[in-house]
Amino acid sequence: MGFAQLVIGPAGSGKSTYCSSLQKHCETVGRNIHIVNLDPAAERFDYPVAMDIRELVSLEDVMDQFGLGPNGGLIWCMEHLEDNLDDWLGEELENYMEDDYLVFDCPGQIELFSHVPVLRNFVNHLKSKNFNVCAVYVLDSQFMTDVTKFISGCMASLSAMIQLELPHVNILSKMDLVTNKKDIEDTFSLRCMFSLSRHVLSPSVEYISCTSSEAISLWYLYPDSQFLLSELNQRMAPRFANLNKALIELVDEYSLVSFVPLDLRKKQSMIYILSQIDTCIQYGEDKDVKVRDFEEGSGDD
Ligand SMILES: Nc1nc2c(ncn2[C@@H]2O[C@H](COP(=O)(O)OP(=O)(O)OP(=O)(O)O)[C@@H](O)[C@H]2O)c(=O)[nH]1
Ligand SMILES: [Mg+2]
Repeated sequence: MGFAQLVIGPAGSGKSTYCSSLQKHCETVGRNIHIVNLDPAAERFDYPVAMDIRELVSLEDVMDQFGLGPNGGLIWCMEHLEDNLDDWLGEELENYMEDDYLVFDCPGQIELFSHVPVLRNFVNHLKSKNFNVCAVYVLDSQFMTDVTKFISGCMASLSAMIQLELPHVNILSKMDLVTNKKDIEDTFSLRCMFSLSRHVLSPSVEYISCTSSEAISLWYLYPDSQFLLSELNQRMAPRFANLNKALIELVDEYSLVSFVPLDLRKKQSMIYILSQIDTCIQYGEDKDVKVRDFEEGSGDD
């Protein structure tokens, strides 16, 4: 069995940066992963590219050849990938053995994980090749600075969840940009979490820079849905009250408000995220516990 992460999320949310940081982290800890570029428009990479969709099709060629714009061209490229799942992808996957771990860096066009079925068929193909796949949805921390943006980010994540039917981990990227006290006060969802966690840790700036696993796991708490609802009602005209209630219930029902923060300055942050994803795809569960052999009488015991 192989393992795979499908890294998706809005344009510019930090997907490729996450992939390259993950690759560097795994290299440091001696873990073998391979990053695959699925973006036909990508031009430069900060990671070694194991497989590259541009060997099959490139956005530039498609735009020239068919006179398409960038978004139409991208959809054409991805549909071309879909038509070549058995040929191109199948052949490329033959280079990887059981237990290999692939990370797919996807383009940021939201339609790919909302209504166009390409990624869903791609995932089904991976599953048929015996891969355990997890969707990793990357959302920019700027989405947390405003309740209406946050709800729209949640809805996009939810539509990916429903479309792909995969285990799903939400990552809140660029946490290094949420650093000063004003940002923290402006970030309504952090206030939510503080209100939940104040009996455990004081709501201070130190909390943000704390690297202990206890502090990081607190981020994973579910904010109070009533708090979200009251924030949303304050921002919207009274006639939207019922809609707001329905949206918050939906978000609550799908436990969507659980985001794992990614702060690239902190090693612990990547370790925690990877452990969450590994659990989702059952990576390492069948590994044997290594027992060191001691020579009898060597005095090592
Ligand atoms: N400060 C900060 N900037 C980041 C971080 N992650 C990404 N960026 C910046 O955000 C921009 C977009 O990052 P990418 O990793 O290219 O985002 P992407 O989601 O792959 O973008 P598309 O593939 O175009 O959808 C770049 O300028 C990155 O340097 C982060 O953790 N902190
Ligand atoms: Mg990218």
